[in-house]
Amino acid sequence: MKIVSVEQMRQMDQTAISEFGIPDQLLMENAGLASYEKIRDRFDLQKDKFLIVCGGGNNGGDGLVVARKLFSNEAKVQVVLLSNPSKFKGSAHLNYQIAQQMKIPTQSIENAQDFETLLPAFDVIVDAIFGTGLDREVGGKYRDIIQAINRSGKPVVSIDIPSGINGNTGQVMGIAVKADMTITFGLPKLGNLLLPGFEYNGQLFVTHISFAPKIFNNPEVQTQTNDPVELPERPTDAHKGFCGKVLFVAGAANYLGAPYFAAHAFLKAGGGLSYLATPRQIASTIAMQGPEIIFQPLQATESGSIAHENLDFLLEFSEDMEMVIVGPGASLQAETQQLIRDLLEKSPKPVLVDGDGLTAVAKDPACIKFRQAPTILTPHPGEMARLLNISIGEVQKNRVEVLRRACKELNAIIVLKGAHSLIGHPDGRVYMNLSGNPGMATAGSGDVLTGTIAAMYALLKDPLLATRIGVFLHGLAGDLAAQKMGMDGLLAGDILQHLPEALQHYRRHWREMKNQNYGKISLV
Ligand SMILES: NC(=O)C1=CN([C@@H]2O[C@H](COP(=O)(O)OP(=O)(O)OC[C@H]3O[C@@H](n4cnc5c(N)ncnc54)[C@H](O)[C@@H]3O)[C@@H](O)[C@H]2O)[C@@H](O)CC1
Ligand SMILES: Nc1ncnc2c1ncn2[C@@H]1O[C@H](COP(=O)(O)OP(=O)(O)O)[C@@H](O)[C@H]1O
Ligand SMILES: [K+]
Repeated sequence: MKIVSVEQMRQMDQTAISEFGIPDQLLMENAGLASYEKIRDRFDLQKDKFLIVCGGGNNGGDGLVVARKLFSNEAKVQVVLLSNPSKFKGSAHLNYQIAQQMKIPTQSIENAQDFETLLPAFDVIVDAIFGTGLDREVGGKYRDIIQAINRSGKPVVSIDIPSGINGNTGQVMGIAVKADMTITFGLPKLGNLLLPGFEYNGQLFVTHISFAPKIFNNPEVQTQTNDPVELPERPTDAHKGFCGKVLFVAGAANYLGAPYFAAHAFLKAGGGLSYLATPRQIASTIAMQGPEIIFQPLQATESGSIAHENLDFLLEFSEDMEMVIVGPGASLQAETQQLIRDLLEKSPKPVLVDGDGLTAVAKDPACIKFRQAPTILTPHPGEMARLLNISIGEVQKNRVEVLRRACKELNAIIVLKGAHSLIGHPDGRVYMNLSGNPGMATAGSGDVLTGTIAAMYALLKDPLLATRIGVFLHGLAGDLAAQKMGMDGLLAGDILQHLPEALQHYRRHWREMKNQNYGKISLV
């Protein structure tokens, strides 16, 4: 499913109006009707009392439609207006007039105390305060009212987006409504799906409000959910060479976990031959954990990291490989960092750079910018900040745009890790992954992802698709592990152990997972 910015949503509304002649009023009516239907399905119209809290924009207008539908179905409703009704424009104004003429109980609220006095008499709150028009921090009485809503403990239904969440970034603009259910219109906004906004939706529903498919499938919208696709079968006569040969250049004296997790995850995700080039001194220790890995012991620096003199050997050895994975646990030793840059620059093979490899790239990005073969980078927000020389806060505040910029500047497919990881391509496409859980924020989890992407590359031979499906599978393995053992204390090894089951589950259920947006967005 496509995911839109606030500006794109406005444009789509305009297209629906100008190209298809759907009047503005009809769009608002559809929005209100879809919201009403979800409310009707969830609550008891005969018993429950509904408080509809309306702001002064079109989001408030949607709220007035909901109020009218509830009222005309004989539910008990009270509208509260937080802004002077003379400010309503267009369809919102029309719906205000209708509500007045129908004598729907309506009250203007001047301060939060009056609101708090009203609250106890109601069972359900409909939040139509701000939608995509939120353009500044929430303060004053709005802040106090949102706080009162959140404190009330009553079920809350948000219209379009929980009020206070920025539609483009998912950031909380000071305070935001914590909803139990959100009905969003046209398509999900970035703010509905980016964290922390996503958490504020409760259950998220999308209604196309009678947009033509041409509008909501618009190819110009370059952000979408990371949907699973069908994987090719393993042929009956598959041999280990068929399932891919990759080389991991990883590890240092005090980093034994990262190379193991990455090289072993490749095998656990269905890869054929996993070669690990690592300092001689640690190879046998890692081999005890992962005897299926094939070792290429390397000369080490004094501190036990990979020495620069291995460069020619690594280039030669990788000639026969489908992909070279550089960086997990490689250390920040200066000589090793230079080796990584030289290897990346000179290797004609597809490469995946992770961990300490990303630090090497950050120091001199020219080593990847002009590569002809595909480059995949898998930074977490801290590594992304280093790559672009900005702060982590700047990365997190605008993950999608920061990722887009990084992909273009670095000429690479990039995974910006973290909850709802994003996968970006230099051509501007961005995919948002919906699998995974916070239990996966654990040491070594990223190394397992690296190996999983490499295995998908061996299977799919397409760097973008491999990255997307690798991220999806890694999240799925984490979710399957968490289902069994919970999220606390989940370890990278648990994610690793669940990769085969994740693949099996994926092969059986990819279509349902796609159609149901991994259970995170329901179409109504
Ligand atoms: N044709 C359309 O554009 C449609 C829009 N729809 C609804 O319209 C909404 C967008 O409407 P609007 O653009 O009117 O914007 P909103 O209704 O989201 O809010 C804008 C109003 O809130 C005020 N405001 C913004 N930030 C504030 C803050 N921090 N403190 C106090 N006041 C603040 C603005 O001054 C303005 O009066 C969508 O979210 C959706 O609910 C739907 O009716 C479907 C069709
Ligand atoms: N809250 C979360 N929800 C879903 N996935 C997460 C969350 N936090 C972390 N992850 C995933 O776990 C992995 C952590 O990787 P990383 O930060 O590189 O850890 P490490 O370097 O220790 O391996 C990434 O794939 C990331 O997307
Ligand atoms: K809202």
